[in-house]
Amino acid sequence: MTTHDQGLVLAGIGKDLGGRTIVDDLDLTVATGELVCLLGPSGCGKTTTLRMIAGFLTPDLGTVTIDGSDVTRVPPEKRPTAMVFQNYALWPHMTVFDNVAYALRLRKTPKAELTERVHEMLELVNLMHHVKSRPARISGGEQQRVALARALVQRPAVLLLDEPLSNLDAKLRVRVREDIREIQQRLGITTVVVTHDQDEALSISDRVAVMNAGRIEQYSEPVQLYRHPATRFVGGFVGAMNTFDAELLAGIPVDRPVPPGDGPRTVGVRPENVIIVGAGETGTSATITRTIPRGHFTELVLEVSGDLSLRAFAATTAEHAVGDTVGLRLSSVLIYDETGALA
Ligand SMILES: Nc1ncnc2c1ncn2[C@@H]1O[C@H](COP(=O)(O)OP(=O)(O)OP(=O)(O)O)[C@@H](O)[C@H]1O
Repeated sequence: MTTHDQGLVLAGIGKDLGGRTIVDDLDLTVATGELVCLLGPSGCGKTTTLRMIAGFLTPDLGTVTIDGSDVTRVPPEKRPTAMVFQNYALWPHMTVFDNVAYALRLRKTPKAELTERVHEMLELVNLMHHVKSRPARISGGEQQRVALARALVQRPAVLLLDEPLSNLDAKLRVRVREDIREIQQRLGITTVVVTHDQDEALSISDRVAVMNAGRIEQYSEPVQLYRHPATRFVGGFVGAMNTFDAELLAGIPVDRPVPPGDGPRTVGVRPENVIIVGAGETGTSATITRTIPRGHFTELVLEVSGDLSLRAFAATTAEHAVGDTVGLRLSSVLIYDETGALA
């Protein structure tokens, strides 16, 4: 990758707050036009990182570079960034038009240009019919789109979104995230989204940076992240994962042997990779202790031994019942060493 297609570069940034290290020597490169999600549990430092990109916080260590310029000490209003906040932060007394026009007015944009740019953005987010409405009169999803238009009208080099969908109900969330992705791709705008929702991160990102305790544990494309989680933490955080002590594998057929080495090993296997076969077909049998209908599939809890119970996903047509005995084998198993890294 050459320097000029690196839209945003965080190099060794660190931040202490309240006497604790919140972001710890973090590196991240987001290519121009790429959408990257910062994904991680509550308190891992996602928002703090986003605020350092926006300039609301200054890193104690490291640099923030946008399109080749070091902006580490540039105040937010002078950075080529625009932020969409979790609560949208719209001005309730202003119309949709005036909310979107606000930053352009501050910059004394000529009236004709201002009107054209605001209308262009409201058309992009499909809200021209609400140009004169006040925020209280429009739905949460529409308010979100106003906030997006207000950020995009500034033509930022980097668009920042902090948990943009968390105030929407589940159905709307899926629709709005697809809208955001569509608009982002159409404009080709470099974008960083903070989320704790793995489903959201996997479905809209070019790459996902999984954060844990102020650091990035893995930075990968969604499919890679799901199939090859580099650490036990990532495997457990992104998607469902059975994890258990490797000693308990004894006798269960797997597609990959446990690599020899010192120290205890942990096995990770996704529920869809717990393959159910007829009783007695493999050396191992298990008893179904629960069946949980999940719509297009059924989740099964299988008791393999007193110390090992596994979750599996089975087709709804397979008609498993509690108390049934089945055979099983495991595929695509992941083996982690005692540090939590892939062995
Ligand atoms: N100004 C501050 N002073 C002291 N501690 C702070 C300050 N701001 C944030 N923190 C702490 O830093 C940690 C990380 O906060 P941050 O908001 O970056 O996390 P997050 O990953 O975005 O989590 P969430 O999803 O809960 O917002 C939290 O434990 C938080 O309490």
